Amino acid sequence: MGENSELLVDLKHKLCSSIDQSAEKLRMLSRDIWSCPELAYHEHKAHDRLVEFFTQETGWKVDSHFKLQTAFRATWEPSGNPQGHVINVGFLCEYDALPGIGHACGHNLIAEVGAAAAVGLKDVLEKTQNLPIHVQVTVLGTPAEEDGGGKIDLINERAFEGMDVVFMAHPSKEDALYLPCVAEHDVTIKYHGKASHASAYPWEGVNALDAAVLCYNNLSVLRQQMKPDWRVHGIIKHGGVKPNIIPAYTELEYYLRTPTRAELPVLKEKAARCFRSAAEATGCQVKRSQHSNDSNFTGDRRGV
Ligand SMILES: NCCCC[C@H](NC(=O)CCN)C(=O)O
Repeated sequence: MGENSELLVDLKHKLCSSIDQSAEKLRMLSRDIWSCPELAYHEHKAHDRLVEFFTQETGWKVDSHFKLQTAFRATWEPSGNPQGHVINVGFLCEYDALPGIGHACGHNLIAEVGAAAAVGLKDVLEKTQNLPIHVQVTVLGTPAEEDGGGKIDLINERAFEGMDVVFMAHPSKEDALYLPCVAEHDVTIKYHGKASHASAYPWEGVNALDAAVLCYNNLSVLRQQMKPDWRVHGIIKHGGVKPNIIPAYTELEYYLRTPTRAELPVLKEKAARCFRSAAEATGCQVKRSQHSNDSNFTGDRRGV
């Protein structure tokens, strides 16, 4: 083993034992976030709790509400006046939850792991003399993973600028180097028809629920012609008001997914035909809107 490899192994051991010493306060951090689930872009309590956590740790400069209302940044810089390039190592904390089922995806744990890695690394860097490199540690609290796209917003706001490498970890039921996630296009499809009494004057109505059902079925049929690693999954968000009123309005929300963003336009076009033909068949008007930027979830397959 080379000199640097031995040093790395030694630093890793020290880092792990430093994290172990903080285990209880990290557990409390995670538990507090878990017990108060908040939706994307509304993670105010989680934001405040994480800001409090880093403020109570020594040596961190904390920027609350960093670029986004529920984002934050905590930075630690090596003391002295290091010469040459200082490597800026980033860790991400996520902390939004899912509607209805809370922290089912475990983002409280992502926050805990990001905080743990950051305080552990800072601790060993601080205690180790004569390291061959200089390292700065940055923690970014990145809201809105479950909906919208907080990291995309932060990239657009240049929040990642200056960071050389960024790590995050996601809990899973299996040990894996990356999540089986794929790129994504969010789309809302709205059908506008015409209400009418469903038994007295059904012929006067234009049935937006029929359009939604046809849309759903068109997409289901499309699946047979999709590549095996493409995904189309959705829900009917509004299906009408009452059985005796021909639904004048329905709304579906779909995620269209391919392994990377490069293939998304092909799938989007195929799906668009499904949306339009349902409108054509029923005489409804169709409108679609995207509610976040297309995102890539490619992960780093090397697990670096
Ligand atoms: N724009 C909606 C984002 C959905 C992101 C979601 N992410 C995960 O499930 C990973 C674990 N949190 C998804 O990929 O469906």
